[in-house]
Amino acid sequence: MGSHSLPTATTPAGKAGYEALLAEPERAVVALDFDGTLAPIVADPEQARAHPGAVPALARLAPRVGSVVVITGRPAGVAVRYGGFAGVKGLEHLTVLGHYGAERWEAATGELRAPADDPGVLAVRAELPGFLDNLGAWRHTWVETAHIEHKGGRAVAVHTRRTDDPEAALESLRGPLTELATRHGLIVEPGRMVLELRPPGMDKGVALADHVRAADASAVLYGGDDLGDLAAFDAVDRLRAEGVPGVLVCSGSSEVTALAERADLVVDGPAGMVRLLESLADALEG
Ligand SMILES: O=P(O)(O)OC[C@H]1O[C@H](O[C@H]2O[C@H](CO)[C@@H](O)[C@H](O)[C@H]2O)[C@H](O)[C@@H](O)[C@@H]1O
Repeated sequence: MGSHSLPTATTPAGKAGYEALLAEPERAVVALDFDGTLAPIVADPEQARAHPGAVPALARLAPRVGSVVVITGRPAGVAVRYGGFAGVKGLEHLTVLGHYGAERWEAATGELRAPADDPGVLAVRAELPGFLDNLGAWRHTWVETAHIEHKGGRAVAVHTRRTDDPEAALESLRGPLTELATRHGLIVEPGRMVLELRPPGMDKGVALADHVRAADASAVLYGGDDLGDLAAFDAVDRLRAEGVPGVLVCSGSSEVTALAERADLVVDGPAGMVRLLESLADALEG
């Protein structure tokens, strides 16, 4: 196979995390976000697919660590499909936690566990098209090209990437969508040119910490690119304080800088993340 050298962690905590992972890989958790981390960002959310090197790298790495888990804002089944994660040799024990941890898919059984539809989300789904239409002042400008992504009965997302001015569109929608979400008992989850309306009570930090504790892990590596990944970064900080070393990896982009500021290392988007996963596999095979 390849012989990539492991990208260096720039912080003492990150170096300690790497050391712990390499010392006892069979008790390490490798946790990764999907969009922007394993899958390059594309204009149409339905066209997102895992980087071509992602599944091969994960399939080499997974048998050598305690567990690999994908934690995503996508419905778990969508991430499995777009990722190409099902039925892959080496990924027999992959876990995909969807909807920020509310859903769980296990490769070992193919079983998907999902909570019931949320009544607030169903109400917002029905109201949203008219709600956007009624934002009168913006009509005929970008609202008409804002894209609604229906994410089952657990979330709905409004994307602005394909509007003329994605950032201005996002900012203008933030207030009205927050009001709509609050009225239906939901929260707004901001992301890269997207505002998602979803139920409160679960985030990637809770999902990651639960997974790490259930696995009785001795080290954790988390890779993410977006604001929704900050909760997982917080969880790694808390785990470190409890004595579980961790590595925080940012899949870098010009759209979100908050993760790079806190990461132990920054890689160059999904291609860089694939190189990191390959180099970890190399190190553990060697
Ligand atoms: O937690 P993640 O796996 O990172 O999912 C977060 C959101 O990702 C998707 O949107 C992002 O990727 C799209 C495809 O590349 C892109 O067009 C969009 O601008 C990004 O925000 C997804 O569509 C959302 O449902 C996820 O919540």
